[in-house]
Amino acid sequence: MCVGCGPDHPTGLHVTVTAGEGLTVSGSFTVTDDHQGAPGLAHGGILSLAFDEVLGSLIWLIGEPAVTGHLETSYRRPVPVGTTLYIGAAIDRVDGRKIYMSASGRENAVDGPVSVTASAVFVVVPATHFVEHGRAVAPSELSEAAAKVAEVNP
Ligand SMILES: CCCCCCCCCC(=O)SCCNC(=O)CCNC(=O)[C@H](O)C(C)(C)COP(=O)(O)OP(=O)(O)OC[C@H]1O[C@@H](n2cnc3c(N)ncnc32)[C@H](O)[C@@H]1OP(=O)(O)O
Repeated sequence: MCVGCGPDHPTGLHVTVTAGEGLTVSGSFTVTDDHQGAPGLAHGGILSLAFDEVLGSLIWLIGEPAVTGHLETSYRRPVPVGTTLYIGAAIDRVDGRKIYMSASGRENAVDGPVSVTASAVFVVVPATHFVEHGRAVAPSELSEAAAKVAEVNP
């Protein structure tokens, strides 16, 4: 039920992500009427969510839980409803518990015009972070997350 990537979420973004070379991922997200802000255009906060999701996927490559500490988004072109954004993201450097990342989103093709760019700092946390701070979760939710790590790092 993740609002970013959950396939069963009724109005979520349904972001899909694929691991790339080195510490990179590529993702895509199609803007629907559920994601509209101004008439006919994607809501900027929704676009930030898409970037948070794709950037957050980078943590599966290093196998340590981390959460978004800082996320900065630059909106360079309006994104019409119906657009598919192709988002490329990379880990730029790691400094202690801080993971510095960047990403850019292109309109309707991997080499399309750049619509949005983002940079982020994720902070590594202990696995207990989610149990201590979240609502009580079913064991199946945790095992699904663990299975995702195994899928990326078999
Ligand atoms: C099962 C896994 C699933 C993963 C799914 C990913 C989903 C997508 C990503 C998200 O949306 S996560 C949800 C949104 N983010 C949050 O809810 C985070 C809320 N904030 C916190 O929990 C804490 O503030 C945080 C863990 C980020 C930091 O608290 P700590 O007390 O652990 O950090 P500490 O103060 O010890 O600082 C450690 C280092 O991180 C740095 N830091 C802390 N907060 C920061 C921040 N906000 N921005 C940048 N850097 C930060 C801090 O300066 C320091 O750097 P140095 O080591 O160089 O001194």
